[in-house]
Amino acid sequence: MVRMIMHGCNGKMGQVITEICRKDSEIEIVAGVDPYTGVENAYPVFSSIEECEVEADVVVDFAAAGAVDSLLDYCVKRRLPVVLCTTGLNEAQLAQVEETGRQVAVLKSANMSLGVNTLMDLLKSAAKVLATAGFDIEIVEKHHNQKVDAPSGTALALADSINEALDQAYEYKYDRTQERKKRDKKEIGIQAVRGGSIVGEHEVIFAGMDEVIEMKHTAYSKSIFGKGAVEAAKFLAGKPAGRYDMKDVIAAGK
Ligand SMILES: NC(=O)c1ccc[n+]([C@@H]2O[C@H](COP(=O)([O-])OP(=O)(O)OC[C@H]3O[C@@H](n4cnc5c(N)ncnc54)[C@H](O)[C@@H]3O)[C@@H](O)[C@H]2O)c1
Ligand SMILES: O=C(O)C1=N[C@H](C(=O)O)CCC1
Repeated sequence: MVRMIMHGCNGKMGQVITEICRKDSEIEIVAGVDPYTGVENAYPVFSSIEECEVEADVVVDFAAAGAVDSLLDYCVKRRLPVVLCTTGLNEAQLAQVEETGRQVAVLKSANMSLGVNTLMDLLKSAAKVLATAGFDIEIVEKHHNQKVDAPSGTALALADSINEALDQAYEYKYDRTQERKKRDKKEIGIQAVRGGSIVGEHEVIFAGMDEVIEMKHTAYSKSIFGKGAVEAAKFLAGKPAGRYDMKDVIAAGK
C-alpha cells in the first residue's frame, strides 16, 4: 500500500484524486494539505506542509505556484518523492525543481493524461518534416475561467517538445499586438483562451502553403489528470533521487 500526502487536497484536482484513491486498494491518502477548510475529508488536513508530520511514501501536488518552494524544501528535508503537477512555475522555481531532483525523486509534468503525453511524441516527428518544409507552427489552448496561469503548462510543454525536435531553434511568441511585422519563420505562436468550464483543449496548427495540419487534444473530464497522477505516485514511491516524467510511468506500463 502506497501512503500519499495530497498537497492542495481541497481544490478541484485534490478532490478528484481523493475520490480515485478512495476506490483504489493500492494507495491511501494519509494526509492532506490545504489552507482552505470548507471541505470534509476522511484523512487529516493541515493548513501548511510544514505542519504535516504524518509518515508517507510520496507527495502529490496540485496546488498553487506560490506553494511550490516550501513543498520542495519539505520533500528534501523528509526525503519524500514528489509528483509535481502545479503549473505556472517561474524560472527560479524551475531551477529549484532541478536541484530537488538531485536529492529526491521528482516527477514534474504539466499534463498527466496519456493523450497529451502521446501527442508530444507525435508532434516531434510531425515537426521535423513540416518545419523543414516551411510550415508555420501555432498553438491555441482553451481552459476554464478559474485558471490563473497562461499560457497553460501543457501548451508550453508541447512547444518544448516541438522545439526539442527542431534543435531549440524556435522562439515562443505570446503577443502580436505590440508590433506591426510579419511573423518570423522561427517562432511558435502560443495563444490562451479562458471561459466557462472548458476542462482543457490544446490544438497545434502546422500551417503550410495551401494546406494545414491540426493536431488536437481535448480533455472531457479532470479524471484523466487524476488517474495519471495516482499512477505516477505509485510509480515514484521508493524510487531513487532523479528527474522523472509521465513517459517513465507510461513506459513502466502503469
Ligand atoms: N499537471 C496536470 O495534469 C494538471 C491538471 C490540472 C491542473 N493542474 C494544475 O494544478 C494546479 C491546481 O489546479 P486545480 O484546478 O485543482 O486548482 P484549485 O484552485 O481548484 O485548487 C488548488 C488548491 O490548492 C490550495 N492551496 C493554495 N495554496 C496552498 C498551499 N500553500 N498549500 C497547499 N494547498 C494550497 C487551494 O486552497 C486550493 O484548494 C494548477 O496549477 C493547475 O494548472 C495540472
Ligand atoms: O485546469 C487546469 O488548470 C489545467 N492545467 C494544466 C495546464 O496548465 O496545462 C493541465 C490542464 C488543466
